[in-house]
Amino acid sequence: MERIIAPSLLSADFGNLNRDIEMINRSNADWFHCDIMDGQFVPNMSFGFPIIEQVKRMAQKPLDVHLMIVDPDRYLERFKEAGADILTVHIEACTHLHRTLQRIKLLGMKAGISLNPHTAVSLLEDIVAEADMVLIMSVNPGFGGQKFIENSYSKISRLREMAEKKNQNLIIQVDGGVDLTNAARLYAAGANALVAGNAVFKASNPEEAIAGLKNA
Ligand SMILES: O=C(CO)[C@H](O)[C@H](O)COP(=O)(O)O
Repeated sequence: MERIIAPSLLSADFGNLNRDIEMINRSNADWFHCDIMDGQFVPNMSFGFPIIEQVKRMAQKPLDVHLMIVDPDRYLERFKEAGADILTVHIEACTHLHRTLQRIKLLGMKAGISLNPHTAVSLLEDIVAEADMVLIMSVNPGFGGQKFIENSYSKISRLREMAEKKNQNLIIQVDGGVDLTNAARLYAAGANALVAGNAVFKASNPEEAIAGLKNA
């Protein structure tokens, strides 16, 4: 499957955002990963629509928007207007996940489901066919720069097995503590999309770091 690298703007330098966006445009990254946090679903707040709109104006690649917010149904249209191309909601935040995915797709975006580290992959059995992507959180969401949770490898393998039967085009994305030390093993487990914040933006050469993750 095609490998997708999505640098997480949470670790970008917001004082030099245009510079960091241009770096991603030049690099062989595939998507811009935008983390939206509301201070309720996760114990942190990040950024909102004005930043997404600014990224959209400059970005030459799709915007992959990860909603870490309660009741995401309230904002699906608004994220589409702001420029999201892929919209991911948390299984733990949705009462009617099937309906939410349908609405995201009707709005013309790819629909993703994210799982917190404690959430079992088996809960996806009856919904995985409706998703374009599943995002396995390999840290507890809320902050960049955390340590990768080892149990994530087995979750990815189990999900890839499920996808072989139910949704062969499923993109399996991993987010949290992803770097050059674990990227190859993540691909081997069945992931094909990696999100990386610190491993890209804190690297001495971010473009090289992106290439390294892609070819790990
Ligand atoms: O969703 C996130 C945090 O909730 C971030 O995308 C993720 O943590 C990326 O940061 P790093 O690669 O530094 O761990």
